Amino acid sequence: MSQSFNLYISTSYSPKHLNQSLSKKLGFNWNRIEPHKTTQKAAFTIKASVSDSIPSVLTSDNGAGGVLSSRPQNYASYAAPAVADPSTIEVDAVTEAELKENGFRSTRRTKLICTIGPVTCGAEHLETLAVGGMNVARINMCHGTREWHRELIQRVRRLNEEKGYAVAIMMDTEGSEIHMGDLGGASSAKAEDGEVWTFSVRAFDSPLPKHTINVNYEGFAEDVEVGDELLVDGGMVRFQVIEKIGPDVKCCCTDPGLLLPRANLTFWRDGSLVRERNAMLPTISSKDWLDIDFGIAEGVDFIAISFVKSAEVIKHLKSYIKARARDGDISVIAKIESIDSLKNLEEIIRASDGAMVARGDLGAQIPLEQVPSEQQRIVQICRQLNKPVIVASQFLESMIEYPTPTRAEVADVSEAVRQQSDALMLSGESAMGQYPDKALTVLRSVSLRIEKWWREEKRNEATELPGIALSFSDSISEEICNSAAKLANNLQVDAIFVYTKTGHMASLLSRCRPDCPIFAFTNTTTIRRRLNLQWGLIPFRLSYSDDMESNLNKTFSLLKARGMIKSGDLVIAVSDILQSIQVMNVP
Ligand SMILES: Nc1ncnc2c1ncn2[C@@H]1O[C@H](COP(=O)(O)OP(=O)(O)O)[C@@H](O)[C@H]1O
Ligand SMILES: C=C(OP(=O)(O)O)C(=O)O
Ligand SMILES: [K+]
Ligand SMILES: [Mg+2]
Repeated sequence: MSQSFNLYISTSYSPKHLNQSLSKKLGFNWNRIEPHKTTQKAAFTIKASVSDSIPSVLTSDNGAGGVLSSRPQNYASYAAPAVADPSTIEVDAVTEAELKENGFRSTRRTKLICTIGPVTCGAEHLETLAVGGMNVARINMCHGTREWHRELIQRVRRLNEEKGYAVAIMMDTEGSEIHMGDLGGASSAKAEDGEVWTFSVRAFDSPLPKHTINVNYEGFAEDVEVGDELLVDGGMVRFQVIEKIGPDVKCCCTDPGLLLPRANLTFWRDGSLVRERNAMLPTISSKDWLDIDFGIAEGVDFIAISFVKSAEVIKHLKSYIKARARDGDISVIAKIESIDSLKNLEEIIRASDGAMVARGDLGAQIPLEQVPSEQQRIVQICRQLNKPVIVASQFLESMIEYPTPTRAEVADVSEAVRQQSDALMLSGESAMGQYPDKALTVLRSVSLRIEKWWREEKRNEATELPGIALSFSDSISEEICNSAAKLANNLQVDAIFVYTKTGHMASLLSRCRPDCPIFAFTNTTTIRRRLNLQWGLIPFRLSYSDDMESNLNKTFSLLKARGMIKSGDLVIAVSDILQSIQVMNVP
């Protein structure tokens, strides 16, 4: 076994300063600590650098001004290096400004994903979202053309290259869901109570005949029966099937509402979801495979798979990607949004690189009141298995139309933050809503506030994390990260630094959800972007060597030169080079 566990600590520090109970809490024997020749004098003074400058969610002008941000306006002045210069460190302007202004402890830990659509696809708007805290841009392959998607990916890439951001791109497949057609170009249609509408698999010329909806699934008319309930978008609008005429199904509207293009359709019989031949549709359709090829060619960072039923499809896709993706692989995110995915939850999550609680469709397949407990269960399993988890859909639905969220929406966001999910996602709010930037600011403000509150209340401690390592070497990494996180909390250090080539050590630290932020230094821009989905990680790109001492010195001087750390800050450094933990003050 060539790996060694080096726990470095300063010579000038005397373990006697720590009392027995603390040693016990830290979980290791201080007598075994080897003095390390170069680390600086460790000062175990307890520092409080928590900033108070959390922006508030609501303005005092009765919401007219919408959302307030305490963000400085001149981010553009913080230029970030564009190319991979070995003598520099890459970090985006927003993180840099945030660290300078508010200190380490107040950085946001919860990551934010914005679905990009017609209102946010312009280059300037993408930058506004990046400044507002977008960590990942999502494109939903249900909507838009190939050209639109390609252009969008290029814009995000340009933004990253020119401004130093690490905005990752997530491609979300359409899947074999049953959905309506395009409404003949109309942006929406109103269905009123008692109206009779025709749902048909026939192809129509635009504009569509009055009260007619196209359905994308050929077996539709055969699968439904008279008396079935038809739910649009999980129940936003409801119809009852009254007659079948060949390919046409006549339905009477029982719950009026707005029909949106390509809205999802489910049908129910005697209170249960009808699963006829549609249950046999493949998870990844032939169109999805073409989209996946496109995503691989364009080098997206994440592919989210809709309506996953089993672990097999994820394994199959991962091997497909491995054989084709150029540099490194693409992370596969399993969307949990069907009854089958709940049945096979643990093995699906094990096979995936992350999961999404896709509450939109999930709420159409299980009773709505069951969604919160399933959300909690999925978040918990992901944390235990060390897979990033995204909570998605309808967080700020009312902000599609209004500039302020409802109190209930703020409470929902708070709950997902409190559960310490890795990321929160906006859908319609940022794709086609009237207040995309304000919606993002609400997510940001609520995340900061709830994270700070929860830290101050010391509520984060309880979670037991089972061992997940599959090899002895993995066990070493895992134990090092668990210990480093515990040390960081007990000593109230300012930050954990992790030097990680693959990102694995960074994710293990993130899994511990420590009280301080984790600065993750990695050599490649692709890993840096991928880490941007995970809770508490601030990813930097840095060329580093196998010599930890010189890595640390280089990092300190680069970060100090940019005013991002200062002498005396207490940090814990962890690396997958030496399998080591070092506790030290910034010189
Ligand atoms: N690329 C796009 N082009 C046009 N409209 C889009 C695009 N992406 C999203 N939208 C709009 O934003 C809405 C919300 O996005 P999302 O939740 O991802 O889709 P869906 O409602 O199909 O699940 C969509 O219903 C659609 O109206
Ligand atoms: C995120 C979801 O998937 P989509 O928006 O693709 O329907 C969902 O159903 O909640
Ligand atoms: K989708
Ligand atoms: Mg869905």
